[in-house]
Amino acid sequence: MPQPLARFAGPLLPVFGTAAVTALLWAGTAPAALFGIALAQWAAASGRTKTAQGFSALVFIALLPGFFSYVTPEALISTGQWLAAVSAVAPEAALTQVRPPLLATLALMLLALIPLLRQRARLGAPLLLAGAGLLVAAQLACRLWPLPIAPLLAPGFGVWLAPLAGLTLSQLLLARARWQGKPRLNRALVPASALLCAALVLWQYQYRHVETRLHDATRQEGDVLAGRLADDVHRQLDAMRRFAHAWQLLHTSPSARQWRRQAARLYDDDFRYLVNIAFIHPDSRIIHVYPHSRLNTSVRGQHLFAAQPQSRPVIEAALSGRGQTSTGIIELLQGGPGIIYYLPMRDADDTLTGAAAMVISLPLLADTLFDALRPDRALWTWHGPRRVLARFGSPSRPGPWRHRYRLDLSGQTLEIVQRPLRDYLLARRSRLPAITLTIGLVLAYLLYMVLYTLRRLGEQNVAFQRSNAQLQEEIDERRRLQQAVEWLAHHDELTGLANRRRFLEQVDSLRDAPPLSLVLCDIDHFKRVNDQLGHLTGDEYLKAVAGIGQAVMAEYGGFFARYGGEEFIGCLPGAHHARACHAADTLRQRLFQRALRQADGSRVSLSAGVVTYRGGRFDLPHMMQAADDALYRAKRQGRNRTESAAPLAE
Ligand SMILES: Nc1nc2c(ncn2[C@@H]2O[C@H](COP(=O)(O)OP(=O)(O)OP(=O)(O)O)[C@@H](O)[C@H]2O)c(=O)[nH]1
Repeated sequence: MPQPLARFAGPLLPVFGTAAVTALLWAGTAPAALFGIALAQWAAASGRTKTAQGFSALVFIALLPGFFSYVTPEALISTGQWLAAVSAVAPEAALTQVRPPLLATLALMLLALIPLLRQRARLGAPLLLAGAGLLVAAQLACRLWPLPIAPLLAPGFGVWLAPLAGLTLSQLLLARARWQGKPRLNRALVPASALLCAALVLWQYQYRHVETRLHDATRQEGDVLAGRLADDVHRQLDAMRRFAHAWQLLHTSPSARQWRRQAARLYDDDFRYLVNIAFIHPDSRIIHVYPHSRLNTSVRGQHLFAAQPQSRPVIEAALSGRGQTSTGIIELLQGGPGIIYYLPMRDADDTLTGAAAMVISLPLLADTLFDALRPDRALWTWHGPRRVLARFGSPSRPGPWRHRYRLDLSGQTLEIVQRPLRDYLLARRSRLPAITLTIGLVLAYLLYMVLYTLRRLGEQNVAFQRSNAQLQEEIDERRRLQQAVEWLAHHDELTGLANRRRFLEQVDSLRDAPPLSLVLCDIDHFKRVNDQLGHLTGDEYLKAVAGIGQAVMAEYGGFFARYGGEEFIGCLPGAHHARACHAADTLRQRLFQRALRQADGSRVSLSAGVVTYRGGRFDLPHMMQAADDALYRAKRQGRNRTESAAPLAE
């Protein structure tokens, strides 16, 4: 965030915070959550991590109950309990009003988690953002390809989808810089997002299936009910036809007693929604009525032509023997809407004796219909041609579906409308899609974490191995240097021979094994070589002498060292004096034979002093002094010769 903007962010945060709470109280969870996330992003962008986490936590916690109401099994917490909890908090609100749709809830929760995790890739923040993006896309897809029926639970936001998409995008812009240049991120993100896509596809399939199946199931319930009722009425009419026909056995019109006895059988057994069964005289007078209720008795003797002039044609048709007729929906003499069926009656001589009237009360028929129903499941309305005949069920919180059924009552068609109640539908609705999607999200997150962590561990391992190898190289180099230093401490760099210190240590270690002879050598006039032929030649001559000396001493079972400058010394363990002198002479001769030249062409030679320790007290400085004296004598006596030291006391 640019600095000036960040300066303003701080003072404005409390203002926005208050606005968010107001939005929650006024407009509901969804806008408040959007607002809270916007604040969290703002705070995160201006470096106020704690504030961002605070807002995110609030949003997340506010969304949790709604989320749980989608996924908690009905057996654990029923929708009824959720509804009761909602009405306790907000009496006027329905569950669907206080929780955002499932896809929106999940997207909001993922967005809220990102600032909580401080946008860290290793904690899965990129996957959460990818998830939010996919959920936004899924909501868009649901809008583009809606269900063929009105959904019970809308899958996503309506108008709030645009701000949700905006917040997802702004989160991407905020965190992009942090996540760029991490190849391991993509390797974890791509497979995890693919898994999430698969979960969304599966959710979509289940969601459609659950909605349409529930819709069809409620429709089927109504179908069964309407069908059963129509069958029932037809059965009643058939029974009535048989009833009317039965009078043909008599030669006279039915007496009041006969009518009561026969009608009672029908009425008491089946005719739950019949107002009465009446015998109508050919002149339209009501002769007999069963049952003998006060209302029924009051209509006896009335002329139907006069009492129900609008029905006269159908009454006349029946009374003239033209067959079964019905009135349509009329106001009954006993009060209330109803339908009257008229069936012609004949005696044994086939003479028309009148008509049987079957008076169906629609409110009673509705009661029969609604008897089998529960009022908390659907709102039922029964429509006549121009009016509502009956209602049943709670009118509050109707669901989105309206099922219409046509009820054919032998020529009279009535319409029944069933409106399943939202709460009942919610209680019946399977939670499998929500659970599937949640599990998919969790699995995708876990997959991301596993892949990312494996990759990170792999990279760390490689880096670790690399630094290990570097360390090993450094150790080797130090060891080499140390060895070189140690070697230099005991050897002469130019000739590679042991130096004076090493030589004296070696000799000292042999003190207990006399005899032991030392041969001290010095190149004759070596200064001239340096002065006249140069130091490089001098060095070459020194190396040549070292090589010859080493070979000769080895031949005699001894070792050779550079004593300093152009002086060399050999040690011959176990060699008596004569052998040592012989060895010294061999060395001297070999050098002479090598024919290294001085500048004047003369051969380079050496002088040697030999001393032998035969036993007794071992005094190395004394031995060295004796050898040096002998060498000095050799120099004085003309060089290129070997001189022996006086025998050392035994
Ligand atoms: N090129 C070379 N010269 C060295 C080295 N160490 C000592 N010298 C030389 O050896 C020479 C020794 O000379 P002196 O001690 O005067 O003896 P000299 O010339 O050999 O004469 P005498 O011993 O009396 O025969 C000196 O010139 C030193 O500089 C070395 O490592 N390389």
